[in-house]
Amino acid sequence: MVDSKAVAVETEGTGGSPYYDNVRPLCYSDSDAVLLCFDISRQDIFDSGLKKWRTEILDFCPSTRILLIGCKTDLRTDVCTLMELSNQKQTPITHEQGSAMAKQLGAEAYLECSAFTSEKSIHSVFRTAALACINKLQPLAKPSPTRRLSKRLLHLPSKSELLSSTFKKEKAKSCSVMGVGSDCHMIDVRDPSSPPQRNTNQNKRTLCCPPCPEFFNSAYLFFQYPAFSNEYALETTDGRIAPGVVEQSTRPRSC
Ligand SMILES: Nc1nc2c(ncn2[C@@H]2O[C@H](COP(=O)(O)OP(=O)(O)OP(=O)(O)O)[C@@H](O)[C@H]2O)c(=O)[nH]1
Repeated sequence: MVDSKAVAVETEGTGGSPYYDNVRPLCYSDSDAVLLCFDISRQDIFDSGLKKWRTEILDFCPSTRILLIGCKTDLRTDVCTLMELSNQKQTPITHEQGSAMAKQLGAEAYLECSAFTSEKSIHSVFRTAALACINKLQPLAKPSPTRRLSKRLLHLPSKSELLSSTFKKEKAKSCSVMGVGSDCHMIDVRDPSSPPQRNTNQNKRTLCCPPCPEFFNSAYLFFQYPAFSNEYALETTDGRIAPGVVEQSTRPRSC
């Protein structure tokens, strides 16, 4: 049920490979909406692939609605993904970049989801697509700074979640904490129950040596006292910084 209406949603998944170029257009006919999905860790697809798909969609079903979907948002906090991206001097696509791209492509909505960590986010994609099909979708609006902030705060993990997070379990692996900036409070992931310390040193500082030097020198969480910030960063062994946002917990999987 969407907006008190029963909406039957029939989906067709298309293959992206050029091998299917002749077959894929068969899926476009009679479609009410196209979900243009990309992996938020793939800058290359984001930069060039999406425009290619838009061109194809416009060729075969010019009046259909397009919804842009940023997939695999769990990878924003996946240490290995961040390391790989950092090695290519990249970071995951942000929500703001996705929204801007949606406007550029003329999409009716920009949504993000993770099949791994949020079933609700997948439901939300299909619900929004259904709303678009019955013309009940609000046009894309640029979020005001206040809305952006409250959206961010909604995703903040609670202190107890953080304290019981895999960071604690993996503390032998991600052992160092650094803080940057005087407003930043930091918490030592080696002892998450310790009170946040105000960072008096404007420069980053490393508190201990890493036991996992092939991946990173340090992992640090920022806390804006009294609220928790959900930003964190990792420093690679050659000094590059991979920033990210904690949405769930962060586990240095390959260590
Ligand atoms: N981290 C993460 N991986 C995901 C997620 N969703 C899918 N994957 C992985 O991404 C890969 C592709 O997933 P599929 O469901 O096959 O995606 P698809 O669009 O059908 O891909 P094609 O078969 O290439 O058309 C698989 O290895 C999945 O396990 C997600 O939300 N997060």
